[in-house]
Amino acid sequence: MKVIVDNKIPFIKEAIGKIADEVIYVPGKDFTPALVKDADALIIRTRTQCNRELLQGSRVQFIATATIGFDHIDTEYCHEAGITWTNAPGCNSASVAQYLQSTLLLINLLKGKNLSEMTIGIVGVGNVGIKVAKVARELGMRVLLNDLPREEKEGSTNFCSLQFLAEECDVITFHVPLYKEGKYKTFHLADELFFRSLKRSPIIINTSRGEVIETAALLKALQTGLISDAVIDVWENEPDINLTLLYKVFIGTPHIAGYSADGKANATRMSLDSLCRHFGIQADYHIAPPEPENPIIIASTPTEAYLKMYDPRKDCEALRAHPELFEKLRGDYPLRREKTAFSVITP
Ligand SMILES: NC(=O)c1ccc[n+]([C@@H]2O[C@H](COP(=O)([O-])OP(=O)(O)OC[C@H]3O[C@@H](n4cnc5c(N)ncnc54)[C@H](O)[C@@H]3O)[C@@H](O)[C@H]2O)c1
Ligand SMILES: O=C(O)[C@H](O)[C@H](O)COP(=O)(O)O
Repeated sequence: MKVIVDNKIPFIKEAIGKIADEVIYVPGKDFTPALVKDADALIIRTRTQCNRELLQGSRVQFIATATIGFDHIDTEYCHEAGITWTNAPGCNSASVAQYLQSTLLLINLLKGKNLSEMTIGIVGVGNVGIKVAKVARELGMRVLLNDLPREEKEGSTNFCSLQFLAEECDVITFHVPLYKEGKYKTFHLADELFFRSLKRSPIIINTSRGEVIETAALLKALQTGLISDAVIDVWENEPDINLTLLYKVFIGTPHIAGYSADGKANATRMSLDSLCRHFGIQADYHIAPPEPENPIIIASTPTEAYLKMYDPRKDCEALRAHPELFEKLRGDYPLRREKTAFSVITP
């Protein structure tokens, strides 16, 4: 079996050596029709557009994306061409929840906001949204949930309309997939109309996909005070992002909310498990993230402890210093671990 693998997928080399006969590593943006022509499988990230243009005439029968999002895969074409694809649901949800937790703590610390007097609206309550809701409740926030597909299936008891969130919330955070069309379209879900409907000048957080928020409308909302601030991890037109927005927001990071090593290891393991299942291969591999350099954290308060584990300001500083290195900052991301990797000691 021949597999082409995105060369920025970590912890994969040894394990895939036990599964495939031939493995070729290339940058995600360099997958070409000629390269994939005689491959049986691809293991990709969000940087490879898997569509007719890339795949037609190839031998590819299986694609695993080591991500939760799959808006870079033309699923209709894959269906038509008999290509099976998988993503990695939940792989990095704890990582995004860690990003949100540190962000909310910074809102408290640097903006002097009392979180227990604030209402947060969560748009998209799947793997990430559920964990973010738990974090926010633990911080004492009132939590409102918006999830159209879930509301349709489960009834409206636990869910609110986007309009209600717009009226009630001090923070609104987006955790929806990018759907460019259809009943649940999320492309430019937050547009000028949405921003004009906000009542409490909330802080907007986006770690979903850049295209879920209309950049021009967001900038205008920031300039006119319709929103009081923004935390942006995902951008329209990555890596050529809007620099005015980058320097205006409270925190701006290069699409790394899901980049804990724990999340990356989960994604790699899930992709290989799917590959083995598809080809009926049994292989023995173990994928785990490296230990943190300092697993013991000395901190006087939970806020200090959590920010020592992960502080998004560092990622923001790095991006602001070199926005032209957006992809490099992601590709060479430093080791970041989730809280299970640490023990906290109070001095
Ligand atoms: N920044 C990052 O590093 C990062 C990391 C992980 C995920 N993401 C993005 O976040 C998205 C969510 O991740 P997840 O793991 O929770 O995915 P998920 O599929 O588990 O959950 C998505 C939820 O959104 C809901 N939804 C769909 N359309 C909606 C709509 N129109 N309005 C309201 N809710 C809607 C779904 O019902 C589902 O419950 C991913 O699709 C991905 O694009 C980004
Ligand atoms: O969809 C996802 O899982 C996330 O957006 C993920 O963090 C993107 O990761 P990448 O494609 O850079 O590996």
